[in-house]
Amino acid sequence: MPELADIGVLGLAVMGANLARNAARKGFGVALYNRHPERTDELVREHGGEGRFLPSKTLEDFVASLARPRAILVMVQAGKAVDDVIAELSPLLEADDIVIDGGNSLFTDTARRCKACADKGIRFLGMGVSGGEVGALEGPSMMPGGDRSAYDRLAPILDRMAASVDGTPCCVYVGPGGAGHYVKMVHNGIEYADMQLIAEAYDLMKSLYGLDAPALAGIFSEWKQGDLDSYLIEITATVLRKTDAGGQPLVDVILDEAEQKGTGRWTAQSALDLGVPLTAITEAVYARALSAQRARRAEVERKIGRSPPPARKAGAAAIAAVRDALYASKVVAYAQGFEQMAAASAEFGWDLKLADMATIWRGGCIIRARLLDRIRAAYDRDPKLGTLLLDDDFLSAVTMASDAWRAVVGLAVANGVPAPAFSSALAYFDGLGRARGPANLLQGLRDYFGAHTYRRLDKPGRFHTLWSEGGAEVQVDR
Ligand SMILES: NC(=O)C1=CN([C@@H]2O[C@H](COP(=O)(O)OP(=O)(O)OC[C@H]3O[C@@H](n4cnc5c(N)ncnc54)[C@H](OP(=O)(O)O)[C@@H]3O)[C@@H](O)[C@H]2O)C=CC1
Ligand SMILES: O=C(CO)[C@H](O)[C@H](O)COP(=O)(O)O
Repeated sequence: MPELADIGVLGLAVMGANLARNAARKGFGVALYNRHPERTDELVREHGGEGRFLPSKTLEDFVASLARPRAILVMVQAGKAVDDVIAELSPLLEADDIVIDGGNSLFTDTARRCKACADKGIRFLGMGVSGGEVGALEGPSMMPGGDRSAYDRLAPILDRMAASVDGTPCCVYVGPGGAGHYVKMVHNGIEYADMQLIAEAYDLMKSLYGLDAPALAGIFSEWKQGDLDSYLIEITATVLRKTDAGGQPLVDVILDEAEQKGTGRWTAQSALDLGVPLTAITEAVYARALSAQRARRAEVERKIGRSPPPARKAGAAAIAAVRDALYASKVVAYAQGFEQMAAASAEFGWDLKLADMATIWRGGCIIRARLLDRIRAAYDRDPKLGTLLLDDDFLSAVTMASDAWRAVVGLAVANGVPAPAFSSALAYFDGLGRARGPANLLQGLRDYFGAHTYRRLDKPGRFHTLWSEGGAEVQVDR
């Protein structure tokens, strides 16, 4: 009888197949199962020599090929498929066996599945995995949450599979219930904002300064050498440099409609529920939605007869201003994402360690960036930091960039080049930096039409003005 497998992977599309190969390459025995067996056959045919694979054509054989307590990594489409797979697997499993959902599941689904599995004696982990196709194979960032004992049992395997930076694996236990998938969701939200900001920088330099794709590729490559150093900046340069079979820049012929699978939208929805001002990520979701209205955009452009902005010279100072505006906006996006994780942690009782989240995002994942080292340092200095913008390092970096940021946003507005994420990040920073805003008037209006009451700066308690009954003020609550 062959030696049993250390871990099983169920669902062998892009992510599952590469995670299975990753584990096998690290010396673990990997059981394989896919609903349609062609994917299993293909994996074994093309990569069977990379390690010890135990393929199965039935779920029963798959489960039987695993060492106890069994550990099964489920890599199927988020949503109903995960529930279907758990329902099919459960009767075949025993107490203490472990199911890990490594897809992009909604965190509330994960919390529900965690509990339902625990009721059956099955240990459940909801694990965010980031890194795409290549990361899954070479070492992703992994965000496991749920049953702590299941994590402890699997940590030696997960740590070997994960990317590693300075000898630290990009994998850590995040927290109970749906915490792991929540953190992955916010990771994806930040990914949306980061990409939107990069797209706006590209658009500004293209539309205002007439720079073509090869020139822009050079600029992004240069930015990769500085504070903006990140995977997304690196692949931006690569995408901009790519030409199609006809020799023209590929980016110029890619349809300008952004698609989305839902994690960015969920991040924004959760921020609304928690009352966190998540402007950069939410603008990025809206920008994708607007991009998808291509026919309508074309119709409106025809009607308003939009003319292109006047040609400008792309001087070094102008390009540096876009770079500085991008960096400052990016800091705001990350600050808002981390603030959201802190708010969720407080709301759901997860005790998230924000420095740990920055640590495991430094390698393997799509948003890996030099900035994350600084974020980790900021939360190491003060784990209770209310916002990254209160950290001296970040505040001074953003303040130093603020003149350039304002100039770039001003130029965008004056020339009709939409830069919603740049603009909203700046508006957020300005709002955050004002001890007294205009919500006093808003409170007055609420009291006028709905007797909602207001508080005063000069005395304690709640007050209501009898707006339509003579205008006297009454104290309604001491
Ligand atoms: N692609 C990426 O870059 C990333 C993806 N993710 C997440 O990882 C998960 C897997 O992603 P990916 O590899 O792209 O694959 P897909 O999301 O495209 O899912 C395809 C896989 O799901 C299986 N599947 C679908 N429905 C069922 C079902 N009812 N029962 C059993 N199996 C089913 C398919 O089996 P079959 O072949 O039989 O149809 C196939 O193996 C998703 O949640 C995704 O969001 C996370 C990070 C990055
Ligand atoms: O999780 C991921 C990366 O971290 C996936 O690539 C995800 O599909 C990205 O989201 P979207 O498809 O909505 O852009």
